[in-house]
Amino acid sequence: MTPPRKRHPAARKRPLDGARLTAYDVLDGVTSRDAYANLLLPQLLRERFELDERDAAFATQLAYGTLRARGTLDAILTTLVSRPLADLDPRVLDLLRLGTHQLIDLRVPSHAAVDTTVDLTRAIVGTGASGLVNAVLRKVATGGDRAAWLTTLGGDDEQRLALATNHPRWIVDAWRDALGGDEELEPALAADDAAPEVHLVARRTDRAALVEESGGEAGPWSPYAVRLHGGDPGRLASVRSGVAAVQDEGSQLAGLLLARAPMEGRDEAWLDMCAGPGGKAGLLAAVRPEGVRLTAADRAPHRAELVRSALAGEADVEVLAADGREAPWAAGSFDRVLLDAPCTGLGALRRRPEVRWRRTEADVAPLVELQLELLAGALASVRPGGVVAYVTCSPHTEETVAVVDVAAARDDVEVLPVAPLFPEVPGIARGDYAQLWPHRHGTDAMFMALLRRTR
Ligand SMILES: C[S@@+](CC[C@H](N)C(=O)[O-])C[C@H]1O[C@@H](n2cnc3c(N)ncnc32)[C@H](O)[C@@H]1O
Repeated sequence: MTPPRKRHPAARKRPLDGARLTAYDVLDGVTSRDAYANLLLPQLLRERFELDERDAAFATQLAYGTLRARGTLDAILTTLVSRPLADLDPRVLDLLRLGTHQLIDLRVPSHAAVDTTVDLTRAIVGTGASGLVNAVLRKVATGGDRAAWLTTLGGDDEQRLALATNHPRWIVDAWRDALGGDEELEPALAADDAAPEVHLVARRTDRAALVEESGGEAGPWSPYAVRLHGGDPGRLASVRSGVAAVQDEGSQLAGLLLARAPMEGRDEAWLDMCAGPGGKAGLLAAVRPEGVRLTAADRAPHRAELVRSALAGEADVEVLAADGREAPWAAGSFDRVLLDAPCTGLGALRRRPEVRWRRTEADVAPLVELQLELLAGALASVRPGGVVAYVTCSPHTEETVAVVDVAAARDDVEVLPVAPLFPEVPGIARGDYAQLWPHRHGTDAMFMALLRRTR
């Protein structure tokens, strides 16, 4: 039986543009309920049968593009709306952003961008608001495309770069600092703003077979990676059965770091201390030598459940809901410990378009405190001679180099250089630590460090 067609309540009176309405609903979910666009959008696309493939692609482009460009869109709107934007009805502000994005970034004819947004406003907010939206969007159209608007907005070089690449200024500063200067800053931020390819990891299947099945190509760095140029990975039999999974190639290298670390003596107990949802644990389970027992922990019980599903079918694994700072296991129990620490996620912004505007500089300090405590917990969990891999999906110096430097200063800890363990990957050394970059490696900006407990 065909399932009943669901229509948006606002579309009942007269037909609205389905792609634009869906994009608006994503913006509204992000604004009003702190939703994650990468979860909400696929859910809406599954529910709305009336959208064909082209509509779905347009809805995705509109929603993600508008979320990423929020800083630039708001800078433009601030010059055209007489009130502070924060005083507008949040629905009206999202509609203005949606219309402005189409006018400055997409080749949507002005009348189509304006008229469809005015229609949406009338249906969602009411006729009163549609006059304002109409007037403001006409002025946006008169101002030209993004390049013209950036000239109009002016500002210093830093401001121009932030607006051109859709990043808040504090993130531009953090990336410059991590890159060690301005030389690669613009390409790095541009790559961070581009829609990423989907990467697969061949966990319990042959990579060549996964290349064949998916139509993708072998990733350049991880021997388990396949890069897709399109298509829905959820449709692949290998992904559905769990022998393969979606995982950024940089995350794969971070997992492989633990496995590749040189080791003397016993090597039979591995710990993934912050394992949820289980991406790296899944890879570690697949690449560990025979006889190694993998323990995977996460503080959040629901995240530990996700790890359990990721490890379903694997023998010799244990999943715990446990806080790495108050570990239930005995000190020195493990030979290798992966600490994939909770972080700002500034290196994975390309996958989560709204996160760059949700995060603030004030988030960094409490995370650093947690990272320092977790790293101390990881070092307590490893035996003398054992190794700890410290990993973040952020290049921010405070959460990376600065955290590891504190541990490295201890007299029972030595730093093991990471780059020599990945001779096939150029340009990753960040001192003795390593840093991946989207513009250099086509991966998320993962940070990796390796420490050994000497006694
Ligand atoms: C970056 S994510 C880990 C991603 C995971 N390694 C993967 O590859 O799928 C960080 C995880 O740390 C967990 N976490 C945060 N604080 C923790 C703590 N004190 N002890 C253990 N886990 C914690 C979070 O719940 C989150 O799942």
